[in-house]
Amino acid sequence: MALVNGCEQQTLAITDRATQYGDGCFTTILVDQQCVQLWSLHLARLELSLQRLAIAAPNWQQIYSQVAVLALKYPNKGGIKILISRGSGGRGYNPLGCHDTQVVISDFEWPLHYQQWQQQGITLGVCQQRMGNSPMLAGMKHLNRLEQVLLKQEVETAGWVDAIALDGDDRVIETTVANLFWRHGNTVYTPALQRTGVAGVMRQQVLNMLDEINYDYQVGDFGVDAVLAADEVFITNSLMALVPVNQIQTTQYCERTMFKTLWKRLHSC
Ligand SMILES: C=C(O[C@@H]1C=C(C(=O)O)C=C[C@H]1N)C(=O)O
Ligand SMILES: Cc1ncc(COP(=O)(O)O)c(C=O)c1O
Repeated sequence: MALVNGCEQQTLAITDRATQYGDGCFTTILVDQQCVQLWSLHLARLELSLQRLAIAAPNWQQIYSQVAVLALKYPNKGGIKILISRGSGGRGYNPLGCHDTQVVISDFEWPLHYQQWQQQGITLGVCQQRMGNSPMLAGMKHLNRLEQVLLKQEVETAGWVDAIALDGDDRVIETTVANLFWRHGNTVYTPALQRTGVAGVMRQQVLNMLDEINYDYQVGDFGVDAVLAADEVFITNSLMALVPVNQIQTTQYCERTMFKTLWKRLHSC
């Protein structure tokens, strides 16, 4: 089911700038037992993205009400996607004069394979393709997802379930659908995302939890060797929450102490 500006419909105008230019952003929300998870973090990223893109904000109270009603469909786990477009207007790339914000809210079944990933862990590949750096867009979950589409093709061709993506300077960034964390000794690491990548809601929740337990972490620039030298690795996104990584190339990871600590904390609050 999809709501466009609160009305049930399945179409957008062909002139919509989301279709024309990817002119907008989105977020993907986990629903658990009819409850919207991490709403404040999703809202904060949407607000920041619309501010950076200079897209007029919608009525957030109305948006949340629509999301909360859709969430009632899921007594167990489900997903809700909010896509916000600048709408139709402007002249070519120039958005000047376009004040037609469109909000598309849709729901979907939770990917059941994530439960197996959470319990058994996964193996990650390492993509050959390299992500471009775009500081103007870095961190946003904007609608320009062609890099992820091409990376996903590489993952499928290689027969991986997911893979690490690097930028043109061989900095580790994230996977095709998730952020990346690893622990080496008593420090947790995650890539800085000021050049490219999605600043995930679950990534922020993990950083918040590490602050709460006063655990040392570093957000910075790292090569794949740093990940291969880790004691444990896990990936995060709003739908899968946390998934442990068992192996990357020939390197195997047996420890899950930080994963277990964060998993317990995430599911206790
Ligand atoms: C691609 C979407 O969302 C991304 C994909 C996932 C997923 O496959 O688990 C979760 C959140 C986003 N990283 C989408 O169309 O919602
Ligand atoms: C490329 C990419 N990186 C990271 C994430 C994690 O973001 P979140 O934690 O908001 O789901 C996603 C999911 O939206 C993604 O598509």
